[in-house]
Amino acid sequence: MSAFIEVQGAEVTFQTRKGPFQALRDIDLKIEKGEFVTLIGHSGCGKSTLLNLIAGLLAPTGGVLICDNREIKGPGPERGVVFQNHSLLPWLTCFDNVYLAVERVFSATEGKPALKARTAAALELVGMSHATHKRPHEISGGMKQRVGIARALAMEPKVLLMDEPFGALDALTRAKLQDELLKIVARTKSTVVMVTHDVDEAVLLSDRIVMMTNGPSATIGEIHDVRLAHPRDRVALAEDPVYVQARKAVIDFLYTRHAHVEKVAA
Ligand SMILES: Nc1ncnc2c1ncn2[C@@H]1O[C@H](COP(=O)(O)OP(=O)(O)OP(=O)(O)O)[C@@H](O)[C@H]1O
Repeated sequence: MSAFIEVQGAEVTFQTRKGPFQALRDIDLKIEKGEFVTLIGHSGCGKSTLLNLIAGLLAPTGGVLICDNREIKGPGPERGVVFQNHSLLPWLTCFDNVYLAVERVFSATEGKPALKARTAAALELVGMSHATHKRPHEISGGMKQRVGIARALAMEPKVLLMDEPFGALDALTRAKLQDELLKIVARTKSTVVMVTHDVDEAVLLSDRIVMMTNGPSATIGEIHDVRLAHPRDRVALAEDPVYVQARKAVIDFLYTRHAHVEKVAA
């Protein structure tokens, strides 16, 4: 049986003013339905590029990507995307930001009351019902990020693609949203692919951690299986030998075997 998402020999070469730049090469990855996979690697290695390929926002210059037995040829409602900097429309309320996405996916088959109910349920899921009528500038960064997640979830995507969704948040808000995300994913059984820089975030959330080598011509260096049962409790996990071992494996990969050497101008 084929995997839910399959990346087969993907390559990305950008045409730049200085000539071709190969960002990714030989990317082979299979993701099963319901899996939570994180992509980790040093800055500029190509994590977002790989996520954008799966999102269909970027076409590979070589290889093939498949989602649910169909070749990925562009963005699709079965793949919801959440970016680091929430991309809410500033002139719309939280409700209308989510409603717009819901309308796009379901208006052909459902009437207004059903669309409104979906929108309200998505805001409730992320604990944002209280901000229904507020505009983005009236709520905090963490709240905006929740609304962005609600908007993606409301479209009932089979796959949730997240590019450092908590990167811009303070540590406490981040921890809270990570815990909420775990609960939501347990309920919705979504397949998640998430880019992160944070080793603890990767170990806490993932079933598998995809570790990428440094660019240019980055590829997948290793994949670590996180053999920890769900639900996960961050406090109990801190001393769990499986957690400690997973953390060590990622740190060893990133900082010993694939340390990032900054190029300093002479
Ligand atoms: N449109 C583009 N044109 C040319 N080069 C690009 C383009 N997009 C990305 N790159 C280059 O491709 C490489 C990978 O970029 P990407 O943004 O995927 O890395 P990343 O791992 O997500 O980085 P970060 O962790 O800093 O966000 C980088 O060297 C980047 O400069």
